[in-house]
Amino acid sequence: MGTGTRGSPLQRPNSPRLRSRDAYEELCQRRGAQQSPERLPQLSCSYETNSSPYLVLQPAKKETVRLRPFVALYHDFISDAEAETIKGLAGPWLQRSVVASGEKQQKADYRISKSAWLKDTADPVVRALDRRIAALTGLDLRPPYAEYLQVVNYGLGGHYEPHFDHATVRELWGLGARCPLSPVEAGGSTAFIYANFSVPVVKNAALFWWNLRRNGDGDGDTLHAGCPVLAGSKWVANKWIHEHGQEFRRPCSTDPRD
Ligand SMILES: O=C(O)CCC(=O)C(=O)O
Ligand SMILES: [Fe+2]
Repeated sequence: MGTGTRGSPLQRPNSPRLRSRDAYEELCQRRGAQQSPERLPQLSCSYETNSSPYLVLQPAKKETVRLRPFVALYHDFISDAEAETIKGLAGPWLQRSVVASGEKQQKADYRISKSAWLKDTADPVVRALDRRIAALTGLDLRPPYAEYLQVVNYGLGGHYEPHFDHATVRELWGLGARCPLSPVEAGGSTAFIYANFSVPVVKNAALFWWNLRRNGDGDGDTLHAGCPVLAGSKWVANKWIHEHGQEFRRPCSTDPRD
């Protein structure tokens, strides 16, 4: 057999980033949503209007997945037609995804996908999504408060290993909204490593969480990953909203743990 790769066992990548690899792999192999038994009574489903006239006629279908860190799934957040439009708009612009590295952006083995940015002026559907997210969160999404919509396509084996969405310095990203635009046949969950749960891809639902605590610090419990896609292809749209300048829309709390 010699020294060739044939017959040699699969090697785990050897990188200092992978301290959380055991948990990541285990979480990615879990099937379906996982309940946290001690919190079960506090987890609920509800129709949300968030005092927004925009949501009165069609309230959001909110499923609270975890309280700490706060993670919620909004079901039927986007329609099939809207998802197809967004995929169509992004398609021609997809490029290998990059990660922030200091001031620069670079490709990384720990993030394998293609992505494209869509401005809200690209199409009324993108604008409508922005309006919906603004209504749900109560936050301002107009420039410079939010990033453009990032459309991401993961092929077979595509993944995003454990990371934080907020920068480690105080240039802050608030909320992550992840909206799968198509079903994935297997794999592709979003895994919360320290919080010890994963959320399977739910077509047309939006996964929301706050990356920052109410006092503006990065929430260390939000370390998360996009699990490898095992069959099919995964499309998501990401929206990151900056918290800086919106302190009065999401004020701090009297509970220092919030
Ligand atoms: O695709 C996912 O489930 C997670 C992606 C992610 O965390 C990101 O794009 O920052
Ligand atoms: Fe992320």
